[in-house]
Amino acid sequence: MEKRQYNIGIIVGSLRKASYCLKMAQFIRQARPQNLRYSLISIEELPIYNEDLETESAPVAWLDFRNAIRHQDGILFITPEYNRSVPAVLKNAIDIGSAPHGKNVFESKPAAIISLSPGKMGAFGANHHLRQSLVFLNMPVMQQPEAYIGNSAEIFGQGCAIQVESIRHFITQFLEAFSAWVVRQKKELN
Ligand SMILES: Cc1cc2nc3c(=O)[nH]c(=O)nc-3n(C[C@H](O)[C@H](O)[C@H](O)COP(=O)(O)O)c2cc1C
Repeated sequence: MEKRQYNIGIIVGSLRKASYCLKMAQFIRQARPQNLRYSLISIEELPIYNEDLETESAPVAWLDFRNAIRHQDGILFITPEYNRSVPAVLKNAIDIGSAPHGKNVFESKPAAIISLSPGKMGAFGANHHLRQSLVFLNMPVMQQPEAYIGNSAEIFGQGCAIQVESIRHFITQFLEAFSAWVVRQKKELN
């Protein structure tokens, strides 16, 4: 039985108050296995990335975000799809964390992706465009199981409870696989 606890930052690719991705993040925060401690990392206040601002007085929100990522053992991305790709707010957060050159705070952190859509395709396009960026960030991303959650408007009941049993079961299995993935990656790094 793995005793060590790992800190996992959740980055949600939506700023909407009633976001289904945010509901999924809230569900996961209270889920098992408990060897992963999940916390939400806000991307709401991040000014749009501009290399000209990459000076000693870079925006405080960028520095805070980079620090928050540095303190995580792994990252769970939960994202919707905008025009078959990654929402701009999420791409902006990735760009900020990856810069300046040589100081990528995402480097080597184990990651996983859950994508959600009210449509049937489960934001497959966003999920895979995000994977493309994570290759460049050198993040080991869990490959299986893949999580493309469709019909997101119908799966949540009160608050963040997942009322569809098959999805609740799937997410539980996904989180167990992610826990094993994080433990394995951290052992390889040490
Ligand atoms: C600009 C824009 C583009 C969108 N493009 C897509 C899309 O390509 N595929 C899709 O499944 N849903 C698309 N949607 C619908 C979103 O998936 C839907 O609004 C979703 O609920 C947003 O995620 P959230 O609930 O976490 O905020 C789009 C929505 C917006 C506002």
